[in-house]
Amino acid sequence: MQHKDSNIQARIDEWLTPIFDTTTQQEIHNLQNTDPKELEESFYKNLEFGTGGMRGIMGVGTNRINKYTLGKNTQGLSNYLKRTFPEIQPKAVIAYDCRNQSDTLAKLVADVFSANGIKVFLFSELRPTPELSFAVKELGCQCGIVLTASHNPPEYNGYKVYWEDGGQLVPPQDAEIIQEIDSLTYADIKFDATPELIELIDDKIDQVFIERSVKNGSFVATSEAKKQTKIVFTSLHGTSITLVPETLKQAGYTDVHIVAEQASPDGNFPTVVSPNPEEPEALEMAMKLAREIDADIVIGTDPDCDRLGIAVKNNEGNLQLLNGNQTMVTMTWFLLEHYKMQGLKGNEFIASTIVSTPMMRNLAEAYNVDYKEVLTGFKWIAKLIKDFPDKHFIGGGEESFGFMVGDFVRDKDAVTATLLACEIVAYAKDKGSSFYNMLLDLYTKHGCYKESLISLVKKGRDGAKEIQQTMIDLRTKAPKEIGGEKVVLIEDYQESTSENTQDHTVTTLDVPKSNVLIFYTEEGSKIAARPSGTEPKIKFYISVQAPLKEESDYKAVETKLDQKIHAIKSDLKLD
Ligand SMILES: O=P([O-])(O)O[C@H]1O[C@H](COP(=O)(O)O)[C@@H](O)[C@H](O)[C@H]1O
Ligand SMILES: [Mg+2]
Repeated sequence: MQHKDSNIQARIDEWLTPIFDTTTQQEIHNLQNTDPKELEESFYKNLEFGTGGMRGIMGVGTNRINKYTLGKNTQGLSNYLKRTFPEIQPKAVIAYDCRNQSDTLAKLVADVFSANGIKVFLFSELRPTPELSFAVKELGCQCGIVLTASHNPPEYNGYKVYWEDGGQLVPPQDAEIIQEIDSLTYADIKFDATPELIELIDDKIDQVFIERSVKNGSFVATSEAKKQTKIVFTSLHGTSITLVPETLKQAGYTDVHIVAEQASPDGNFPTVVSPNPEEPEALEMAMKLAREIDADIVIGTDPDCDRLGIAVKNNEGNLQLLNGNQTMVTMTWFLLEHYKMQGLKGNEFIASTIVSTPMMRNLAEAYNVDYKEVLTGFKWIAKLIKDFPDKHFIGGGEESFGFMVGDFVRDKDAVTATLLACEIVAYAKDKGSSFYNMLLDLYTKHGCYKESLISLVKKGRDGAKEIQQTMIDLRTKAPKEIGGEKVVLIEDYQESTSENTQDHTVTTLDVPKSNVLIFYTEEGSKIAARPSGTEPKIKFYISVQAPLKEESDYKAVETKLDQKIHAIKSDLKLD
C-alpha cells in the first residue's frame, strides 16, 4: 500500500532498493503488512541532534537508530572531519554502553571511520561516557563518539558526538554536520573497514582516567573518615561497574557495597522499570540494601554513567533521596568553600542551566564568583570552558542529576561526582555533621528552595505535534497568574525576549534561540516549560522559595513550599 505522504513513500521506496540488506527490506515489508503506523513513525523524518546527541528507537527507517542512519552520520562526519582538518589524519575515539546493539553499532562506526582513512581508537568493552570525553583530549583526537541513549528506555539507542575539546557538539557545528549528512545518499556510506586503522584501547586509558578522577574528586576528608563512610552503589546494569568501584577503592573508600543484582551490564535493564536515577524507583534495590546495612549514602548511576542519583541520611536517621538541584548546590558549595580556603583569584566561575535552581546564583554572589547560565544541556556548560579560556571553571551542573567538577571531563561526570558526594559525607563526619545538615545549612544562608519536575510523555508524530501545540498555547495565552501568584516576567527563549508584564517593557535575551518559556512570579517562583530534546516528553520545571531562619523550621517551610508547588501544578493541570 502506498503512503499518502509522497515524501514518506519516497523514503520507504529507497529503503527497499538493494543498497539495503534483505533483513532491512523484509522488516519494512513486515511493517507494511502489520503496522503501517509504526512504518510512518519510522520514516516521517530524519533523526536530529538534540540536547545530548542523536537519540532514537532502534529499528528500520530514517527516524530510527540502525546501521544505515548511523553509517550515514559517520560518513558525513568523516567528510566534515577531513574538510575541517585537511593537514592531518583525523583521529576519533569510540565508546559504547550496555545497550542492546551498542557494541555492534560501535564496531560499525569504527569501520566507517577507518574506511574513510580516519584513525580510530575503540574501547573493546563498555565504558562510561565521561571516560570517552577524557579520552578525546588524552589521545589528541578531533572527535569522539559514544553509542548510548543515556537513561532512555531499553528500546532506544543513540550517538553522542564529541569534538576536540572533549565537549559535545554545539551549534552551529551540529547544523553544519547535519547539512553534510543530508547531502549524502545511503550509497555513499563506506562500510568496508581498514582494520589496521582501528586500535583497541582499554587499560591504557582506564588507569590514567581513574588516577585523574581520584585526584579531581578528592579534597580534604581524612582517610579515617573515608573508611567510616558506608556506601551503597548501583550501576543499574550500566557502564559504571567497569570503573566506579575501582575508583572508590583507589580514593580510599573501603566500605563499599555493590547491588549485586544490578551489577551485570544488561541492555534490557531487567531489575528496573527505567534506568534513570531521576525516577525514585530506580534506586529502590539500593535503598533496600542501604537500610539493611545502615549505609550513610546511596549512589546509583545511569547506563552511560554521566548522571547520578543520591540518597543520604536525614536528621531522623532515615535515608532520603535528593534531587539534582539539591546535590548540585551542596557540591557547588563544597567546591566554593574549598577554593575560598585556598584563596580565590577572582577569575573563577560556576555554571548551571536556565531550568535549574536559582539558588546557584545566590551561591555565586555569596562567594563573589561569576555565575554563568546557559541553555539546557551540559554541552553548553562545556562550551563555556572553551569560550572563556582565561577563566577558571570551578564546577556546576543541572537539575537533571548531573554534575561536573572542574574542566577535566567536558560533560557531566558521574565518576568524579560519585567521589565528590562521598567526600562530602566523609568531610561532614570529620566535622561531626552530615551531608543533609550541610544542605539545610545552605537553605538558611541562601534561601530555602524546592523544585519539582513534571515530565509528560507524548510519543510519536502525534505526540510531537501535541507538545508543539502546548508550547504555542502557553505563548499565545500566557497565564497572568499561576497558583495564585501574579506572573511578573516572561522569558521566551525562542523569541529571545524577556517581558516585564507590568510595564510591558521588553529586553533581549542574549542566548541562542531555543523553544523554552519561563514564567517568574511576584513571590519568586519560577516555572519553565520546554520540549525534551532527548525523549518524547514535554517538561515543566517548578521552583519555589521562602526564607528559612532556623534549620529546625525546615519541615514547616518545606510544607509551605509543597503547597505552593501543588497550587502551581493544579493551576497548570499538571497533577
Ligand atoms: O540524557 P543525558 O544524560 O545524555 O543528558 C543530556 O540530556 C539531558 C536531558 O535533556 P532533555 O531535557 O532535553 O531531555 C540534559 O538535561 C543534559 O544536560 C544533557 O547532557
Ligand atoms: Mg546519561
